[in-house]
Amino acid sequence: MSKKTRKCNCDFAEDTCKKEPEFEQLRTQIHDLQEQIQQLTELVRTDALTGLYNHRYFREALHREVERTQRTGADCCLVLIDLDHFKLVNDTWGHEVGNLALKHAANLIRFTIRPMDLPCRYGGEEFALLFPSTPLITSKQIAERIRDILEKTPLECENHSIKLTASFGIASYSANSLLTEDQLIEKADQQLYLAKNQGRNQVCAAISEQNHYPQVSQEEKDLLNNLFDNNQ
Ligand SMILES: Nc1nc2c(ncn2[C@@H]2O[C@H](COP(=O)(O)OP(=O)(O)OP(=O)(O)O)[C@@H](O)[C@H]2O)c(=O)[nH]1
Repeated sequence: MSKKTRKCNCDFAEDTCKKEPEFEQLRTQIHDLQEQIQQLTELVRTDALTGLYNHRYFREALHREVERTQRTGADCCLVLIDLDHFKLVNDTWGHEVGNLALKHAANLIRFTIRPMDLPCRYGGEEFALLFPSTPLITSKQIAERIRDILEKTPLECENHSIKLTASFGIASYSANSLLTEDQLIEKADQQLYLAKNQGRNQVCAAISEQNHYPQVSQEEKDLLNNLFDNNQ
């Protein structure tokens, strides 16, 4: 190895350099630490039961997607999913089977969406999906596909077929939206509530605000939001 590319600056060849074993050990330690950091990062953002992103990561990802929409102008969508009558599954089959049902639903969701989408466990028997750069109409189609697959793919457990359905609420966010992140969640939640009230096992979506407001700057939005808060 030439002096230019060798790892140690001493005058010995690499095979006779006394420091080389120390460097090798250090390199191994650094590699192990990098792997541990990677594993911990995965653990911190993952829901232990379902393997989906957890609620904490969902909030981070939502913030990122809202900022990306502001920057690129491409709409993103938030889908909230709540399994129907899930208490009945727990009460009938027990909590462990309830957990299997949650994993089953999470897997079906994960394998139905696109790699760019972000599937999260929002909490309990509720999931949140973030669809980056996706208009409302496409989000509705994907949600409808998940709803259909869930309904048609019961959990096979202990010689029983346990049918699962879910209700969906969707809200879209566009660059000229006045919504805060919390208001976007609330909007999707209202649609979810509507889907439950209308009989469950269905997808409801909020009409996009896109054409309801003129283009406004971030400062104008903050001002309007402050005025709105002060008038509450
Ligand atoms: N097995 C299991 N059950 C959970 C978990 N988290 C929440 N649940 C259960 O999910 C059920 C939610 O029940 P409810 O909020 O009454 O709603 P629901 O029965 O799904 O009815 P609707 O949402 O109105 O269709 C409760 O029985 C919770 O105990 C979990 O991690 N594992």
